[in-house]
Amino acid sequence: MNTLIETKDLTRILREAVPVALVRDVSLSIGEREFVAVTGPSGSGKSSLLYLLGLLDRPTDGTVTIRGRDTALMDEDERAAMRLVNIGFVFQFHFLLPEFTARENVEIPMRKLRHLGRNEMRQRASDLLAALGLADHLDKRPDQLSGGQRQRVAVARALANDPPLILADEPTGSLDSQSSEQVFMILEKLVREQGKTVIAVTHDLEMASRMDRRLHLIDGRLTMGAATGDFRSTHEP
Ligand SMILES: Nc1ncnc2c1ncn2[C@@H]1O[C@H](COP(=O)(O)OP(=O)(O)OP(=O)(O)O)[C@@H](O)[C@H]1O
Repeated sequence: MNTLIETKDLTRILREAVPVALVRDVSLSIGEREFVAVTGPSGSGKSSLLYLLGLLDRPTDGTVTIRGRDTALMDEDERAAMRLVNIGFVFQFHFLLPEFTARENVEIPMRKLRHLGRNEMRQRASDLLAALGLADHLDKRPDQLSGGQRQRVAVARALANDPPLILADEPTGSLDSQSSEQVFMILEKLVREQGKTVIAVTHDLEMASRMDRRLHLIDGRLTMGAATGDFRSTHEP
């Protein structure tokens, strides 16, 4: 399996009066086509780790390497370009822009990349939304959609530039069980059918057990799951 993202001794310390270690010495390697859960108690550093993997935050120490490129040496513009091409984000709360329609929200990352013409962007956004069952909702604004529909728009937006990696922070955390299952199945299909890698923070252990692999954090440290195959979530006590 080809490695997509890896970290070495990744550490993030907040320099407060009393320093707070959000993430400590995390070394891991995640391949293409992996469906990975990040679990751990509240405050264990799950979101902090995801932000570091997504280049939304810089480590105090250690490295994040994406597709063989060490991101520590990059300036902010290079990191932003790396994100735009390689990573799609889905958060617990959708963060869609309220004044834009579903289709326009999905077009925004494409506009930033500037590799498609106007009509192509429209078409691609429509196709992505249609594939997620939202063909009848293209021109609706977020407040005209249900929570599950909004989260599916957020998934379409994450896929806008066809990145190999999707990072999701409790993507089903604010949804009812039916919408939650629907969004989970969408993420699973992205891995199985489109070859994406999905790394998702979840509190839901039943959901985590259905994923390929589980990274478990306690106090910012990885307690299992550092390498592919070294821990399968079904073996968790
Ligand atoms: N900017 C900050 N200032 C101070 N403390 C912070 C900051 N960001 C995070 N923390 C603390 O760092 C720890 C790790 O936070 P993080 O959000 O990564 O945990 P988490 O596992 O995702 O938690 P949850 O499951 O509750 O979302 C927590 O104790 C949190 O309170």
